[in-house]
Amino acid sequence: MIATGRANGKIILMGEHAVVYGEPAVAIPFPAASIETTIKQTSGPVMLDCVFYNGSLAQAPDRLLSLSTVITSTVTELQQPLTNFSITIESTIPPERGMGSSAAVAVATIRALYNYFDQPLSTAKLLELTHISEVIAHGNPSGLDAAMTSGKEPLYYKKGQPNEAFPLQLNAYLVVADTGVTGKTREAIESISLLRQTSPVQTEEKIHYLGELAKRAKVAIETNRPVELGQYMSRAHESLSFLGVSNEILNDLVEEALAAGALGAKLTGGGRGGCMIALASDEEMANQVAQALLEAGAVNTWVYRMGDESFDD
Ligand SMILES: C[C@@](O)(CCO)CC(=O)[O-]
Repeated sequence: MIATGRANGKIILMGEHAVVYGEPAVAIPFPAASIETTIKQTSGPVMLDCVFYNGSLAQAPDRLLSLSTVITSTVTELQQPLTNFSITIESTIPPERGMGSSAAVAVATIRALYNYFDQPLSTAKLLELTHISEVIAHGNPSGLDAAMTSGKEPLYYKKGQPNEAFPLQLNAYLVVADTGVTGKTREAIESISLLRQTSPVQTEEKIHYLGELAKRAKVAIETNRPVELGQYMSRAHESLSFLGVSNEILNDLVEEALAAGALGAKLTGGGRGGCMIALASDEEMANQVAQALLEAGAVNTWVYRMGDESFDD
């Protein structure tokens, strides 16, 4: 017996971190990068094969705690024995780069387990089980990554509220660049939480401002105003830097993108490494920006026409 489950990556256009505190965020699925989990019938203990580890689930290293916990929780939920199958995870989402790899691995694996045991899986149950893994990975997840990696539509997302899908009616291109440095989402979230205690007024102001920018970004997208969206993105990067979740390489790449003609640029996701994004008015500018980012040290870039179903490598 064999079964599979899939999930895609995600890109946060606006609102990361502020979304944890109830502000809105705008995010899109990232189909160029995805995860597939395969479950096969075997005999004996559950075996796990992924990029970081190949061995028995029981002896998986600490860095895989969120994954191993979600596997045991899902099998418990399904009231099945934790034995006699193997789990293989294949991913094209660069891990720990702000593209939602931790949520995507959980989503793909939960789906695969439900398929393997031939049980229906509701969206609510999928998100509930993914949340268990995200709490271990991030400490205080907003649920945005789980919603994006399990869905196919761009979302205007607010924690605890029904998802609001909206079409990307924007005539522009997005360039995504990987710094090659692993992001530190948990640390970044903890540092904002500390800042809320030490400088509550300024921190709350920035968080609220990031939410305001996300609201304006949604309107700019709906009314096809890429220049405005670019400005909001750059302002969001400044606020995220103020909150301490950027770093030198992200700031350098943002500057390079702007110097190469981008309409705006910012970090995306948890920050302190990972990826940045830049907005370009047309394909030529997008390729120019991508080239400049590679020359400035990005290890990979993707160019995406807003509203397209697929990304080009
Ligand atoms: C930093 C954050 O806003 C996005 C991480 O991809 C955390 C979260 O929303 O759970």
